Amino acid sequence: MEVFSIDGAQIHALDVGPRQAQLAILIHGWSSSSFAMSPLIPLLSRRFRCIAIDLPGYGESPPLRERATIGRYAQLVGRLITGLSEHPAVLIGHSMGGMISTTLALQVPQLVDRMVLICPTISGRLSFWINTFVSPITMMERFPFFSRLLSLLEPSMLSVTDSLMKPASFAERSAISEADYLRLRADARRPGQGRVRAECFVAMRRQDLSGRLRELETPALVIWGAEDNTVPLRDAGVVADEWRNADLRIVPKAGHWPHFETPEVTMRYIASYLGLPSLISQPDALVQPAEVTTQITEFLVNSQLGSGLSLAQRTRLAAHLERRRYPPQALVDRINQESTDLYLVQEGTLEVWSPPIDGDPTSQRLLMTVVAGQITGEMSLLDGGRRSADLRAGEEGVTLLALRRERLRALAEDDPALGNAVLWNIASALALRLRLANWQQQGLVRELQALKR
Ligand SMILES: Nc1ncnc2c1ncn2[C@@H]1O[C@@H]2COP(=O)(O)O[C@H]2[C@H]1O
Repeated sequence: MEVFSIDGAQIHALDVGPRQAQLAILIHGWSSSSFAMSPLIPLLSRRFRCIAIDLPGYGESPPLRERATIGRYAQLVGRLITGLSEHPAVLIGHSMGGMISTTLALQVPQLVDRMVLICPTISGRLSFWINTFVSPITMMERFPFFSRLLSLLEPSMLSVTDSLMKPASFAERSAISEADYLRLRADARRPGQGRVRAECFVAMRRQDLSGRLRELETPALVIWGAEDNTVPLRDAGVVADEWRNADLRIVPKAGHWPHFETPEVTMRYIASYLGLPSLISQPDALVQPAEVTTQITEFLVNSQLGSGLSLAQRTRLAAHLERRRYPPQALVDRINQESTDLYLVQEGTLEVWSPPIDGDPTSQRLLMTVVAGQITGEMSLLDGGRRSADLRAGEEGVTLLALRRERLRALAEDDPALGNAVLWNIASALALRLRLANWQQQGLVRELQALKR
């Protein structure tokens, strides 16, 4: 483990992934440790330098001298980011870690590029279950005498704590492994955490974020277990209601730990949101630098492909577009070629040339010059067939953003609203092209009639 010294606090953290890559800070929740974020690291470290921290007072990190508050934790995360990078980071927060992430995005938005929040505490009011059974014990733990007494009683009470905590934490048909469950339980009951647990319990309530999410510009993917009995879905309602740029996902058969209980679907959502390969074994997966994705996100606003999409949707789509550059007059795709990518012109022009008649290349006609913001290649993307025309770079060359057919299909499956919006945009472009073709045909008919006369 690495140790980062920030403002007198010693933060122990796992540090995994390419050193020069964009930072992803992984922040665990209440009564937990960096272990809680470990299932996400193999996937995220493909593209990010992942720093999974132990918050002060948890895991290996010593407690703060002063009282723990959500604002103080957020400040430390902010200092960690500025100390390591000049660029904004991606924050991945679970439970209370989600509240810390959101607080930082409110305090210093320029430090936070995007967020993935898993069952985040928003209002700070936990479930009836937690308030009834866990809160009184937590409050007593503030006092060293009770804390010691509870640790002495704990081993003989494991079956009681299990029967209280399991329904609060996990779905009835949860698929969490026994080993992971035992590790999470050990973290939750780690000795010496009494004071920080009690402080954080109060801190979460004080940090009530409901009513404040409207101010947030930062896009986020918010994943919630449908059976979360720790942070109730009431808080998911606040996210849906107030946070324009949040993409909310409710995962069935998961409670408060979707990344352990339903890892496949959880990873898939995260991968598609952050533009990562959903299957780690996929060798041809696209992993492009974050700055490129940000640039493309902006470009999409005024394009046929991205028109009308929200910032969150554009961010998500941008991560799937591959940038390709062609010199002047270069052949991009030949007629009848097996290629099913859709092209969005980012810079320069792309020419569409009609098929040659009887193999005579001089009979080819320029059908259309596709300019920046316009798409082409949608026919093969939609029907899976071969190219219907030659595609050639214009006089100044062309920069294309390519969207692969399989990627659009996977994206539409993962995010039907986005898939729907993108397909509408493609269909509109196709309709416009057909209108233009009809108009051109009318002109030709008129010319023919004039010639006949
Ligand atoms: N008559 C046309 N006018 C404008 N664009 C066309 C015309 N015919 C084909 N195209 C475009 O050229 C592309 C070549 O690849 P696709 O067949 O995938 O999709 C095709 C359309 O996007």
